[in-house]
Amino acid sequence: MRKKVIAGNWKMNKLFGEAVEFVEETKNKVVSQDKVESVVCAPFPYLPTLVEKANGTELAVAAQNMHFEESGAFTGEVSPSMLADIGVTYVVLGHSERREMFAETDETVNKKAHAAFAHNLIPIICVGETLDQREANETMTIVEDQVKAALAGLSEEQVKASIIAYEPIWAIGTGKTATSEQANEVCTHIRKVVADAVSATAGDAVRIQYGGSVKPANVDELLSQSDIDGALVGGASLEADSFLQLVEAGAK
Ligand SMILES: O=C(CO)COP(=O)(O)O
Repeated sequence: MRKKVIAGNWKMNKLFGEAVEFVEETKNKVVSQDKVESVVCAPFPYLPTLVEKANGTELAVAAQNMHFEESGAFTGEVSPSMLADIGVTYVVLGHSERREMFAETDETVNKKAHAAFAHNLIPIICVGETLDQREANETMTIVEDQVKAALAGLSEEQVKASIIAYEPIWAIGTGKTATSEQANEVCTHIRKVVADAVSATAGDAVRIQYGGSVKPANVDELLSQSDIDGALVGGASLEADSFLQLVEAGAK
């Protein structure tokens, strides 16, 4: 059985005190990592403090992005070695907001995935279609291309350790959740793409999250689907209570 992963993506929200308060409030309440992985994806300036606060607990801390290079003249960027050095363990890659607003491409996402594994960071690789693409019946090919490009050149072991987040762009922050059937249909397709491109074992092992207006009221239904192994949650992850409810759902 694949272990579920509940990740709260705070995006560009919370001031420092609020971030610390959230971690203090949740770190001893999240369910054991044997049952579900609980992750908060926080803004860069808070990461060292949050990692320190969460140290020795069941809560993991992730970055929301990184550069693929080790170091150098990349003003404003953060490297994978910097994240690993301060104890970050997961990193979100290729979120649609970064693809749309910050020129992230399939190629950079792939470079970042390789860089993540070089530093023992677990990548949460985001894929998903726009509303226009869905209406044009292009969802499966768009997502397939994104998945294949992101995973290109990774070893079977690395693919097995990867997390893919299927986030239909039209469902992000809109209150419009994909139905659990719509979400599962795409997650099943992603698993098949991984199985065909890498191996049946990798397809079976890779964890696939759904993201897009997930909240305590709809999470059970989504997580009950055969190929959905967790959730990447924006808005509903900002409050400690709501995040804890999502984690509880992941442990059921
Ligand atoms: O983009 C998301 C998580 O990465 C989803 O955001 P919402 O849960 O706010 O729709």
